[in-house]
Amino acid sequence: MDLSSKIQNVKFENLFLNASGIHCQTKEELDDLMNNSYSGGMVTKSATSNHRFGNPLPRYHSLPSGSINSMGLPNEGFDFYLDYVTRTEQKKPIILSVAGMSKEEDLELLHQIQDSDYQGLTELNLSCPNVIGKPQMAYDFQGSDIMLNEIFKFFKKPLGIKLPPYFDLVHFDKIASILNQYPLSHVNTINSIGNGMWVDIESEKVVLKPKGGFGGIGGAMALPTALANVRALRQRLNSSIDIIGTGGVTTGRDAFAHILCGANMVSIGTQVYEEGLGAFERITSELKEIMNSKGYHSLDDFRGKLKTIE
Ligand SMILES: C=Cc1c(C(=O)O)[nH]c(=O)[nH]c1=O
Repeated sequence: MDLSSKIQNVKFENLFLNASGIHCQTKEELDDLMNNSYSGGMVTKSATSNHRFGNPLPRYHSLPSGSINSMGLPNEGFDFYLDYVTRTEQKKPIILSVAGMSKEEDLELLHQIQDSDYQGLTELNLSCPNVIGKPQMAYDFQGSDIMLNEIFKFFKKPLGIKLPPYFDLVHFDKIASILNQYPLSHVNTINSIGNGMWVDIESEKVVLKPKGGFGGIGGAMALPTALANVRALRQRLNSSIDIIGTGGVTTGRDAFAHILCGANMVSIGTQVYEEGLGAFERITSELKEIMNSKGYHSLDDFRGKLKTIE
């Protein structure tokens, strides 16, 4: 049974990654991921230039079938993550995630990566929904196009983009037509579903302190939106652009569905946070069982082969 996959020419022993933000902020967390034998790769917490505490607590809340978060981009600062990805013995590929607080900061961070010794995959997060006053750039189609144009004038290393969910077929068309103009290594879709709300009935109160309780929705309830975004972008993006499917994966069946929709790799967020890194082993064995029962030996046997009803 072969669960290996690739992003461009970077080979992963298996298709699973942590979702950026989950178990990947500190050295201890990153080392845990590096030493976990059931995830094929790992993604760092999105880095800003400087260390950030993030939003006030409570800023994460478990929901009956998912999670809501308004972390506010807490991270150790870019230099820490660049040092980690360039100096740590790489038992598995790492994706360095960056999310500047402004377009200028995004460009500055990418210049630093371009000028560094780092030769791995980079992911620009254009979809953080929780930094107060910072819009999700990927909802600004013209702004994203202008920014990508500026980036690819100087950035020559593999670069992917973390996207928010889109909810309109015309928006899938628009973002894909923009992304297809650039030599992207991959897109990672979806980020959490921005600015959801959860209400505690007993206290008649929201459950998060930041932003009056608005936060990104993840976990099982995000699966239908995640699958739709993977499928729609796979149908529209150049085949040269790989896809990391993120959102709603709690079982091997969910991972199987992401691959059917066209994902090359699958990242897991809420479920890893709630269950621990053991979720990677459980979901891997569940996926193997499904593939075995269907006579599939590799992900290529069924990737992107979702059937429609004729
Ligand atoms: C990078 C910030 C993000 C955060 C955050 O740090 O609040 N939460 C998310 O669900 N997605 C993000 O992209």
